Amino acid sequence: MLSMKNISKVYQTEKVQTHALRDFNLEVKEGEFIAVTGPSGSGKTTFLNIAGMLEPFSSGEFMLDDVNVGTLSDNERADLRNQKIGFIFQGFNLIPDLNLYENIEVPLRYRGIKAAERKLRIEECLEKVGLASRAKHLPQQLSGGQQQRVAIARALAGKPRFLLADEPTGNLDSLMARQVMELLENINTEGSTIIMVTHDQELARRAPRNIQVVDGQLADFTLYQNKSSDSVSARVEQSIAEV
Ligand SMILES: Nc1ncnc2c1ncn2[C@@H]1O[C@H](COP(=O)(O)OP(=O)(O)OP(=O)(O)O)[C@@H](O)[C@H]1O
Repeated sequence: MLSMKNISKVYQTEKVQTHALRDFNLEVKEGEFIAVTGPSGSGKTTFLNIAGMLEPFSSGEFMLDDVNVGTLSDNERADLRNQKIGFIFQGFNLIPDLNLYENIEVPLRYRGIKAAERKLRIEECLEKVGLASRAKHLPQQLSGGQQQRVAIARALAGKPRFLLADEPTGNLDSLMARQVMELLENINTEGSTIIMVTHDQELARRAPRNIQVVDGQLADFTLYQNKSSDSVSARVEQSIAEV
């Protein structure tokens, strides 16, 4: 359902050419929960941004549910992104002057969803992330973990097939990080496909599948990981230590 074949991404600045991804290949199946790890600067965010159609790729083939993304116009790509993708960022990206309800409502308005449907979705999503009683609060009145849960509710309200998360727990202490991870696991169990970039090895190990990006490519030892498989975890750790 998400397939990348030989995807490359070159950033060209005045003097420097950076190959952020080179011949990157990945197949993601419906309902997977994938943790993406790898050294700083290895191309994880670039991969996620291309998967979410936030930025173009330089060459290769990217198929999303039988749509060849490389052939789409800017508007078609934006439509597909709105239909299928939800984003969660490390910095939450909430609008400080809007309350939680309004924060979740903004992208729904943008998508032309009618008021009654918006209300239903917002209430349902706030309930799901355990913040139904806080709808009128401003983001600054919440803890970091709660703000991230609002950001997750905002992403969920769009009913995305794919939830893409870039360091969703990067600004959180370990307890809040675990709570956010549990929420993502529940959302995955309900059917959303999740791809999460993280530096947190403990959280990565909880995901059913781990992949590692090294020098813009999937590392050879990228594995299908079973939660109970300690030997696989040990190999991943060893590989990371060697990078
Ligand atoms: N807009 C840009 N212009 C030029 N180079 C860029 C740009 N964005 C990323 N890069 C370069 O592409 C490479 C991959 O960056 P990317 O942000 O994808 O890495 P990352 O694995 O997410 O890193 P980190 O873990 O530190 O966030 C890096 O060398 C980076 O400097």
